Amino acid sequence: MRVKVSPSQVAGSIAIPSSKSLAHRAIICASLAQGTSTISNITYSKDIDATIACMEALGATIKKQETSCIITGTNVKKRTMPVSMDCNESGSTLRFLIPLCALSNQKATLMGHGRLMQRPMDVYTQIFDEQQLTFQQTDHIEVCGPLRSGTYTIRGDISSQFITGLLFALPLLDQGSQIAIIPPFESKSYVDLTLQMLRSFGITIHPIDDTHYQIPTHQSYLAGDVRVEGDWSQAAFYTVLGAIQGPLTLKNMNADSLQGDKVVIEAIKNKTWQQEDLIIDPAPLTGQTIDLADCPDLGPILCVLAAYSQGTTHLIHAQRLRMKESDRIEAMETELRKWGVEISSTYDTITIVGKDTYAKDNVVIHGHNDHRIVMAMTVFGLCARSSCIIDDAQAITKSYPNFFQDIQDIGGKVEIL
Ligand SMILES: O=C(O)C1=C[C@@H](OP(=O)(O)O)[C@@H](O)[C@H](O)C1
Ligand SMILES: C=C(OP(=O)(O)O)C(=O)O
Repeated sequence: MRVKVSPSQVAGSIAIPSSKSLAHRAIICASLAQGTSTISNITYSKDIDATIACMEALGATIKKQETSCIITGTNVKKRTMPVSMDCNESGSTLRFLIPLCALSNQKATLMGHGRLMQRPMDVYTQIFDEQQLTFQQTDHIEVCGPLRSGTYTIRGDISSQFITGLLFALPLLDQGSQIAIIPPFESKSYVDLTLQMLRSFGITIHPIDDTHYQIPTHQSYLAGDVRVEGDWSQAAFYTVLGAIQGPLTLKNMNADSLQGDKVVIEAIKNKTWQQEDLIIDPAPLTGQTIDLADCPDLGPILCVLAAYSQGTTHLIHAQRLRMKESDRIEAMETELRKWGVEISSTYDTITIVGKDTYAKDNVVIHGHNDHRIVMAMTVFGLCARSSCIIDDAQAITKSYPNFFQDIQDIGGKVEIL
């Protein structure tokens, strides 16, 4: 898909899609519960569809409705047949489900597409190695359990998704376990989301301190009804767009959310809450230092904020951006330079010297098969003084299939070519 993005004055309100991270977790917990749960306010996307399909492959019954799912769970420990499932390009799906697949001694084959199989797996390869369990990775992954309880010591700076994956599976074992995180513990807020969702389904985890979790034994997931709150990672695109040239109203947001990406509102000046609506007004933007350790998915759109801010912005602790759907540091450097943005990077940092306006003829942006790069570069293009083309734009379907429609609805000039 190619789109033409033209300078636009946006205004109005947007119903922000619901949280992808929380929806993955709710679907997985409900699929592990005895009985039937309803998960409402789901925004479907390729990633969420992958998790649904995988949980069905593991034995859950899932009825998809327009914005909700009715889920009857299954006992994954009692799986007696090999299973094969496709995680598409979703890192969350793959890393969350490997430990659950390994609760049984039957083989599970997990397939992936795009860059998924190149993203780090070391934490799991090491655990399976130590427990002398099968973990074979080629263009797909094969695992075989049964995973055992114990103390899991895990590096905290590769991906929090390994910790979440273990937290789903370990409560189902016959003996208690502990997880010890080797600092720095990055993306910790995502683990907090996991604990919050586990609690909603009757599972108890005891955080001992900031880097240790104790997991009681013999637990069962209890069916429940959960409504998924708005997605702060997606709201970030509109927060930045509104701050550069709003006003915009972001509807259905939880001001008390545990989502780490909520910090995006700290990076801009003019914001007001009216109950669950957040109103963003434009205000002069200045360079700042922002730590991405706990909010890596904000990286691309914060590069856009920095490009339109006077002075220098430093994004620090950014290395994990290199291990996503694309190398997001390299991708943003390449694409922003096409517009003439002054940007440089080290392995772990990004530095941008911003200015008010950008105009250039014949800019063709490449989306790097990465939804967050496409969405960030769309916001950049809407705020520029000349049009651009974005190719590979279908990548948005990974998390937000309605993105261009929603942008058009607030006056954004986006033409599908
Ligand atoms: O647990 C989650 O829902 C996620 C954790 C983060 O990954 P890392 O922990 O690998 O940084 C984030 O980037 C990803 O989009 C979603
Ligand atoms: C990195 C992302 O997701 P995942 O890790 O689940 O593929 C993302 O949504 O930006």
